Amino acid sequence: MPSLLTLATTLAAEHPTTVTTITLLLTTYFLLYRWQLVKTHPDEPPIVPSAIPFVGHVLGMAIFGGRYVKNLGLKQKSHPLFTLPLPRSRLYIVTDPALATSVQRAARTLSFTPLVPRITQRVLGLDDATVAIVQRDLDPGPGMPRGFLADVHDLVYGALGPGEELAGLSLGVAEGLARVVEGFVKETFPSSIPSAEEEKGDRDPGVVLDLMQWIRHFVTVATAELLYGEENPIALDPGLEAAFWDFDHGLGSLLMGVWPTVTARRAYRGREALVAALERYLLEGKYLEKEGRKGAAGIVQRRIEIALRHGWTMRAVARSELSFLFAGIVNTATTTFWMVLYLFADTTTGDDNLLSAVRAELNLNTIANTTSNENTTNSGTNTETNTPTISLTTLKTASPTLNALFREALRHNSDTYSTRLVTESTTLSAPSSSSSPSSDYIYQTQYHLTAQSVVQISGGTIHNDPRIWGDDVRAFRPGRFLPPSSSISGSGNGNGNGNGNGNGPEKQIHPASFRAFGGGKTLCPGRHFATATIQAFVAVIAGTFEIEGADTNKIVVPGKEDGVLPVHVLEPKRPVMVKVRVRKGMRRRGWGLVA
Ligand code: HEM
Repeated sequence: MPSLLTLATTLAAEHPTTVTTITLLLTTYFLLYRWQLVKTHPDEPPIVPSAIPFVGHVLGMAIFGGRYVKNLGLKQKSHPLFTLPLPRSRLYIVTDPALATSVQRAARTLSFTPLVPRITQRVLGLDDATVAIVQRDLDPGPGMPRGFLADVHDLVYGALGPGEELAGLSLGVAEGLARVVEGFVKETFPSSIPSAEEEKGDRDPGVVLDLMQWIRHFVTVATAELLYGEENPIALDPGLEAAFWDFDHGLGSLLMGVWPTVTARRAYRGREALVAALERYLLEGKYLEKEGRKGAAGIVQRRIEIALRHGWTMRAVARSELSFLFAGIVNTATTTFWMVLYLFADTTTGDDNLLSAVRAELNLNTIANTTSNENTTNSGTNTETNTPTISLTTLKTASPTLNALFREALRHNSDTYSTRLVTESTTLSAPSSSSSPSSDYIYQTQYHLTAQSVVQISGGTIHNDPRIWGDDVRAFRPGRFLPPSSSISGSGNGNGNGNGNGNGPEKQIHPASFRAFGGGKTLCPGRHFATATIQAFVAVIAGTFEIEGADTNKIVVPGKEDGVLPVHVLEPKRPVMVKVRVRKGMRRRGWGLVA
């Protein structure tokens, strides 16, 4: 058998060009591979190389979406912060909640705002003149001139923070949702009581529908009306609802910004249709209160005023308001979908059953068992009108199961990133070992983050790390957010923050481990509003309907689609078809909502 050397010599003699080319390619590859491992600073976080130097990680993200970095993070067990070398840049990935807090605290030099102008230009289609306005005075210090973003940030965080305005908005949207549900029942089941044929064996025949589409429709209509008034563009042209979801589904492609008219055609068209309608709405002054018309919510009116004061055109304001409508609807709809799905898919029996627990905690059983002609002193019923009522305060305080379901639905289905630009090179110190979730981590004394790189806190990795949540991290277990005394299986450690499986050692979860609302300066301002809205809506659905699988009675929960850019709560991999029936006694009883 010829030796390798003999083979190489023969090949070189017979095919000199081929051999020279292969040698050059291999040498270039080797040099590039080594080059990607060169740190920009001795304290830069450990580098995770790619088999295809510099572009491999970009390709991975483009092909596998959010799942790529999530899984990379889960594999780097000893590195709580690591570097991905990119063409002419670095991406730092944080997978440790303690270091995530350090990133959030370094807000002066690790900031999201410098990224906003370009992101919004791509996603919303802002023109250059408006982007120039957005770029002014982005991150002002005290006493410095404030730009558009700083003014809007103050407004939104103020209006949606705890207080009277938030209470009014939450009640308003909950009432709106209850109204659309009532409208659906009246329209779908015209008779006030099921006919004898319909009620074979005490069972309403029900209607088959796609659970996600159904819930989305309610949230879209009610939120658009609350925020933009009765004459909002979607109310005037219901066809725009489909355009809205087309825009949502192509957001990742719009963000990539590569020929959006071709690569994100439907999203682009949907966006432009909505922008045109919003522009008309603004130019016709439909957002203003006038002659019996309520107009848009105060927060929206003030957003518009700020944009106009900073010199925005109405066309550009329409684009900005599309982003607010999007923030108000998309995550709320998808989270409600998951909660309703898990509630009705739970097949456990007895006290362990999620639906039974929620109905018991909110008194929803008693309400459905009384007929509309009966008067009742049930605490959830207005005795004068005999309308069952749901109190937003009670939802917050008296239904631990609903709260746990909400948090677990978000932990399980949110792979969100918190992204920051390194505006000046920044050094982060290693956190104390007591605040670290795992002794596997090997911390550097300090981490140097190079200017003009990007840092991302990987929520998907943190939400799926068994060292934080326990070995059952992949399972859907609301019990991890309940005290151990609860009857729901898998109840946690008593601090209600969700560490685990009820049988492990008691351990506090780091507060930054729950990433669904982001954190630090960009922590979602809508979180209180969303919590109230979603919980009220789920209570209305649990009180009004029985839901089962369309084909078999059992609902099968599909996996989540994590191969996309996780710009919002993940959607299911396939549609869930269900059969919806109205609960006995609930055909003609709407819901009263109280604060
Ligand atoms: C379950 C529902 C919701 C979830 C999971 C959610 C999640 C998030 C996340 C992850 C961010 C980015 C945080 C970061 O980068 O660190 C965000 C930002 C934001 N959210 Fe929400 N959100 C929800 C509902 C809402 C609602 C109902 C509104 C408004 C009515 C809203 C308004 C906003 C706004 C305006 C921002 C941008 C904040 C800024 O950086 O200036 N969100 N949200």
